Amino acid sequence: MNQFNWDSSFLVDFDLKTGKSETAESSKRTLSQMKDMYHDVQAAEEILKNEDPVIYEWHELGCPERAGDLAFGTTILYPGKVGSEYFMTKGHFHTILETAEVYYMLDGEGFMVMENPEGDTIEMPLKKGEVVYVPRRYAHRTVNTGDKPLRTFYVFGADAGHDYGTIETKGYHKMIVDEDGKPAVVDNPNWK
Ligand SMILES: O=P(O)(O)OC[C@H]1O[C@](O)(CO)[C@@H](O)[C@@H]1O
Ligand SMILES: [Fe+2]
Repeated sequence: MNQFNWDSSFLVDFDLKTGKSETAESSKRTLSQMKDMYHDVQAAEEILKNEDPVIYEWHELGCPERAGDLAFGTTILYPGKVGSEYFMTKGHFHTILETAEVYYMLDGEGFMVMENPEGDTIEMPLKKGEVVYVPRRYAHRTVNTGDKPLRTFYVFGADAGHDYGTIETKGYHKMIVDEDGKPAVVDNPNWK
């Protein structure tokens, strides 16, 4: 695990082009760890017959989950599709719901797909050089609709916590799928 002293100051390197760090370790999410998040589970299982691709990896620096600290790092979401659905992060609510998050797009293109507990949704197109603000109370998921990695730098309140359970049970309200070669926002038929 990364050893940074969060009660002092420290420097950490992130390559501005790749989002990768030489000093910080990265966590990875492969398809087998999130296949049921995709609408077309059969397509996921088809891919898994031959490989278990890394869908994304992220650098988190082991920030203690303390009020007032800021957790930050980079996420690299690779290009690809499961059936017609683009590669995406699992997505989560913050356990402390009223915690916002900021993502700076280092490279690539895609969407930030957000929804609140009332089912209101925001699908924000993302491209290099933009900062997207994820408001309090909104679950958030990044989706890569391009043909190269979507690289982001993120910051959020360190005590936020990650609630995956709600999304794993209810599903996500909207999906981003390829329709005739272009990204389209569609309702998830399984969303409850
Ligand atoms: O937790 P998820 O939705 O799998 O996303 C991976 C990581 O990306 C972040 O949302 C930052 O982009 C982290 O907070 C999170 O752990
Ligand atoms: Fe988050």
